[in-house]
Amino acid sequence: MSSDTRYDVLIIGGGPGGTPAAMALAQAGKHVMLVEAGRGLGGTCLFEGCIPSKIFRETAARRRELGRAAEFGLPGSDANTVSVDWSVVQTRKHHILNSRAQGALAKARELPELEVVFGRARLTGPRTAVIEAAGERREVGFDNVILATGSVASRLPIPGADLPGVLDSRGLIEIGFVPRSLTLIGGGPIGVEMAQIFAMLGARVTLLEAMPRILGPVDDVLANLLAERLQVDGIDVQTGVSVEAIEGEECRHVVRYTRDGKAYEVDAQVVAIVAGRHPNVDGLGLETTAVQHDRHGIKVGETLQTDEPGIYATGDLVGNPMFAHWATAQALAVARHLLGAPAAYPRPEYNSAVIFSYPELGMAGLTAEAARAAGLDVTVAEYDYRIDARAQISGDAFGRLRLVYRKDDRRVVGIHALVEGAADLMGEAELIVRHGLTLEQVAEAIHPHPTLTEAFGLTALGAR
Ligand SMILES: Cc1cc2nc3c(=O)[nH]c(=O)nc-3n(C[C@H](O)[C@H](O)[C@H](O)COP(=O)(O)OP(=O)(O)OC[C@H]3O[C@@H](n4cnc5c(N)ncnc54)[C@H](O)[C@@H]3O)c2cc1C
Ligand SMILES: NC(=O)c1ccc[n+]([C@@H]2O[C@H](COP(=O)([O-])OP(=O)(O)OC[C@H]3O[C@@H](n4cnc5c(N)ncnc54)[C@H](O)[C@@H]3O)[C@@H](O)[C@H]2O)c1
Repeated sequence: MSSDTRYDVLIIGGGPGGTPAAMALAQAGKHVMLVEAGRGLGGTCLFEGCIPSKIFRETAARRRELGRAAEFGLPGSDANTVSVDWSVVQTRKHHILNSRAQGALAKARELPELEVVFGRARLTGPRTAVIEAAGERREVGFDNVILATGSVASRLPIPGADLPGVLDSRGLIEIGFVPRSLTLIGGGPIGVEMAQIFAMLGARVTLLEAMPRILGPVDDVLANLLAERLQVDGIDVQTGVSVEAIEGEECRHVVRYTRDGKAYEVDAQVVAIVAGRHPNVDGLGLETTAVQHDRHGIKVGETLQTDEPGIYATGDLVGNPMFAHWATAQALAVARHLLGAPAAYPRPEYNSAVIFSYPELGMAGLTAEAARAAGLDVTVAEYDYRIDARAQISGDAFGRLRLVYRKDDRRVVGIHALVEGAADLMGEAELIVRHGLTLEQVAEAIHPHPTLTEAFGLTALGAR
């Protein structure tokens, strides 16, 4: 194989789990090929996940704020009179997505050792792959490969799930109008975020969740508080349901479900199934290698190497947790490992994440439940944002902060915050948990007034 078809590292997938590894490796002088099958670098996160959903949320939250203007001494607006020009929202989304994708590509192209190919890659053995790009077929060889092909929305095995008008999250991101009514099947992060976005935009929304509560692995107190908030905001949240069938046509769908043996139905203009995602292994050619996988993801060891030496996997393809920052942390760790440098692999016990609900729900480290399951003797210190100066000023005095700490040495092992603005608290929260700070150390830190971060100090100070 000639040097122009031989690479130190092949990376399949240009999302958060692939591109950062390609950049880091090429920057360090490795000869790298990055193959991306979609319309640009950025993956699900950029084109149909994190970024577009938060662009929608921005419009929804601003509409909500306009409706509350009178509370702030600015009479004359009412959310119901603020119409939504959805084409402007979609155009704004396209501009942001395109500019981010172009920015990423321009940065990649500055690296002479990095070749970016827009096409589809398939392994043909442990050290070879074919790339189909622009009608051409290329065979390449490599020393190592990073698989980062992400995840795809899971369908449900129920009648009607494949009806043409039944959407998944990608369909919601591409939707050309604000539906009058929307039924979401699945009360995970996607279901909750989309429910609130479309409710704030004026839709009548029903959220159907199979489990006894929404947002399964999240702090239970905060998840329940958020569920109450959803109900107060007019979203019909139904938990513990079994969805039996979807019927209907383009603009009217009926979802039939049961709970406790009783049958119910709900109708809506649009139905979306947002009931989880599974690893995207189809067509990757894994059968030509020793790589093992199941429905949860590709099997990897501590260094994210698969059962086939030289083949690594990162991001959603490896399974839960599925977050963009987690995928990137894994990508950078594998890159460092391949460069022979010490690698910090992300660890669940101090992962941070934010659900962009309203208010935002941020988490870092372990819930009390998870800490106890891991054998830690923990307790929780709480703070109610109703008494918080910053939250009162911004008109969002609702929510709770929960610090989970060990009883023996008072080290904080988890921080969970439900408050509008929580997203921007989670960097500090992650540092506190990662470095095992004690309540006393958190209390000592001087937090500026009036800000939402003060709650960290006040809660730590007040803990028994
Ligand atoms: C609606 C929604 C909202 C979300 N919001 C957030 C959020 O706010 N914060 C957050 O942290 N996470 C969020 N996520 C999750 C986040 O998008 C994923 O965790 C993240 O994108 C995973 O990165 P990845 O690189 O593993 O996979 P992806 O981003 O899925 O990238 C995989 C890439 O591989 C490419 N590919 C697939 N097969 C091939 C092939 N054979 N050859 C070449 N290329 C291929 C795909 O085109 C894709 O671009 C959200 C997800 C969704 C669906
Ligand atoms: N802000 C963020 O970071 C963010 C936002 C969106 C998505 N994501 C990530 O994307 C991934 C996918 O999100 P998701 O919300 O689709 O998945 P999820 O797996 O987190 O949640 C799916 C929910 O659907 C429910 N469900 C499953 N089958 C059902 C059925 N038949 N009927 C009713 N409910 C059913 C599950 O019990 C669960 O609560 C997650 O791993 C998440 O971490 C992250």
